[in-house]
Amino acid sequence: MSTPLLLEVSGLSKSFGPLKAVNNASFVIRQGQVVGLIGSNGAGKTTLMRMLATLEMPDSGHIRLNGADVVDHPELARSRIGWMPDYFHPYKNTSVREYLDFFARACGMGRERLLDAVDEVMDFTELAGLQNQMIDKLSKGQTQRLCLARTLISDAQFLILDEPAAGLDPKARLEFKNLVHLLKARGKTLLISSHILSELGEMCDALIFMNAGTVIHDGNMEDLLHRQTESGYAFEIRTAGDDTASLEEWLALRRGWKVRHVQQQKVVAAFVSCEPEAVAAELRQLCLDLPVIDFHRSERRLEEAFVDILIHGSGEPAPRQNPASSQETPSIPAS
Ligand SMILES: Nc1ncnc2c1ncn2[C@@H]1O[C@H](COP(=O)(O)OP(=O)(O)OP(=O)(O)O)[C@@H](O)[C@H]1O
Repeated sequence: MSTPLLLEVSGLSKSFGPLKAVNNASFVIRQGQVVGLIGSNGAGKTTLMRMLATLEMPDSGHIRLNGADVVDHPELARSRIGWMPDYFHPYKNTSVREYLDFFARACGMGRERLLDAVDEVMDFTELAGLQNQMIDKLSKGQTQRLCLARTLISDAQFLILDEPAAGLDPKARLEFKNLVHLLKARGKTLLISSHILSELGEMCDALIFMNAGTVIHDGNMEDLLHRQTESGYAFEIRTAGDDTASLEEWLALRRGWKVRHVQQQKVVAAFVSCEPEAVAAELRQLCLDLPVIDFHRSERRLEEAFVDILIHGSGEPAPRQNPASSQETPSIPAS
């Protein structure tokens, strides 16, 4: 039995003047999932997230959280959503504890619960040692942890984090990734945006790709990485010996093979067909002709998957959203 749905988005659109910032977006998020929202700058991620967080009114479409319409019941939705925006305005003369205390009161918490909640989120985000520090003196990583702490204070089940890892150094990114894993272990559902594919790939169970306002793909990571493409299955192949010359020559002479790249003693090559018999026959012949010591299906890198979907579409039988406009030049997120 599959996990219950938490969020259902259907036909969601939002324009600013003539610009369609979000165009007929549809997708679902299941309870306990960590979902990445990927797209280049200006793809519409923030606008989509702001609509989910009840901060922006959709022009059309529906958002249902636990079955309740978010536009019709914004108060209910807000009590279930933790929102972390992609900007932070530090207040002057305010300490970490005062800042979190303020947001806990804004959530309507009574005094006793408030003290516990503030201590708890400071412990979780490792800010307890900085509780008396002025917030305009925090480092970027500490500031992001404070924003996350603020988002967690109401103990909402659904967390929407807009570019939470932007500007963090590698150590702070790793710490942030660990926090995401811990939140998932606590049963939270997360939607996290980024324009950096590799960043989200490590944290997410599923990815939603956006381009020019349109959701062009949503699906789980496994499917995305193994999805068969028009160029067939890709394999990583190693042969005994110091170089890959014989293997490259074999691949060049056989019909249907295309070398994608060569790395030290390994060649990644795609065979044109995904037909099991044909693939098996090729691999048998390869092993007969050359001293193969290893071959296995290559995981598609996320960047490849993203570009492939931009060019060929998601490959799903009946897209639940409008396909990306064919006139638009696809832009590729930086990795
Ligand atoms: N309030 C607004 N008024 C007018 N245009 C807007 C407004 N908010 C967003 N836009 C435009 O809508 C488009 C989508 O913006 P949005 O911020 O949602 O993209 P994004 O994917 O979050 O980009 P980024 O990664 O740069 O944050 C952009 O062209 C942006 O300029």
